[in-house]
Amino acid sequence: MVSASQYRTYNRQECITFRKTSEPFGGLSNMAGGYPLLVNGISILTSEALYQACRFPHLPDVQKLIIAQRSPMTAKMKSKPYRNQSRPDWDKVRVNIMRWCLRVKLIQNWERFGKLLLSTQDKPIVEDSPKDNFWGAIPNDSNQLIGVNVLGRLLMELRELLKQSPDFLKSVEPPAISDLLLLDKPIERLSLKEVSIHKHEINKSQTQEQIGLELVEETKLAQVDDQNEEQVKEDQRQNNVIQPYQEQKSINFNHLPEVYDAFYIILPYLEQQLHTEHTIQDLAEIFKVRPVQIKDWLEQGVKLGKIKKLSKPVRYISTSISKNEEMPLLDLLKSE
Ligand SMILES: Nc1nc(O)c(N)c(N[C@@H]2O[C@H](COP(=O)(O)O)[C@@H](O)[C@H]2O)n1
Repeated sequence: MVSASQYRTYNRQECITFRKTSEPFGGLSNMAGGYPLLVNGISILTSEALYQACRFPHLPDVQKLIIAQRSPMTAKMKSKPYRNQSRPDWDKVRVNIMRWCLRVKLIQNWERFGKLLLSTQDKPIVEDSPKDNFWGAIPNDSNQLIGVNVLGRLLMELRELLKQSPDFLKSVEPPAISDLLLLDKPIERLSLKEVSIHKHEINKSQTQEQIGLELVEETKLAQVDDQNEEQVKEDQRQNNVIQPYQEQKSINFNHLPEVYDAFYIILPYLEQQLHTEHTIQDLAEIFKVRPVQIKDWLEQGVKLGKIKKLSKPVRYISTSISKNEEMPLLDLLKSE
């Protein structure tokens, strides 16, 4: 249940919005083609398919079915009949899984997705949705959009990390969530270097064959119940062409301001690491930032009572963290 305080009202003219993937910022949508992913050596066409597959770590055949779809909308539709078999903690972990999917999309499409994200400058990003006010926001008659806009907020979070700590994003750990499996195997860490090697070495169709996937026919438009026909056609047009594995060349917030200080974004990751004691040097290596930057963040964490400083030698530990806790995006951002 999302509390009322999590809803935001955005003035359309001040925002970057996207609904159709063909729009200028349509690449921000999980439905956008042209941002292929490779996780555990498995080719996945869109972040939507990856996200939907994560519902079913215990049902590898359903995961196969989802990731075999060329159209992201069809991938989503294929997951629908099995939704009541989603992992039991799905509602608790889905935001964190989406955060991870977006990081995977960025690390594997560094130039193209990174450019698109940065081109949104410091404007609010909002998924304009006809009826989903959790991931997006729904337009009203006053040229506003109202919703929790979790996807937009995760994208803004990612944009701030990209601006302020790009090195941190050059490797992606799987989120600290139990049983995060893809086709029965634990999800692996990704790094920018490995990604570019994979992209040169792996031929998409071979990968699909290796894991026994059949490309399943597109679902008929009539089966698609939650998106308009025009958008589905656009998705299908875009995704009928299998994208090659090459890099494609291709805050002045609204009246309810949000805080996107990199510290608040990093804090949950820091707390997660500080489940066990770490020194500044350890953390600098883990986060791939300078020790002074880590020291600064730790001091802020100590002031907030989130982190405890230990002495002789100096090291730090989180004051409280549950390892499997969902990253508190929604709490973190409610300092307005
Ligand atoms: N293009 C599009 N059409 C819809 O009808 C949608 N609901 C969305 N939202 C995207 O769907 C994903 C969330 O799926 P679940 O409802 O959690 O299964 C997420 O990628 C939203 O951005 N998009």
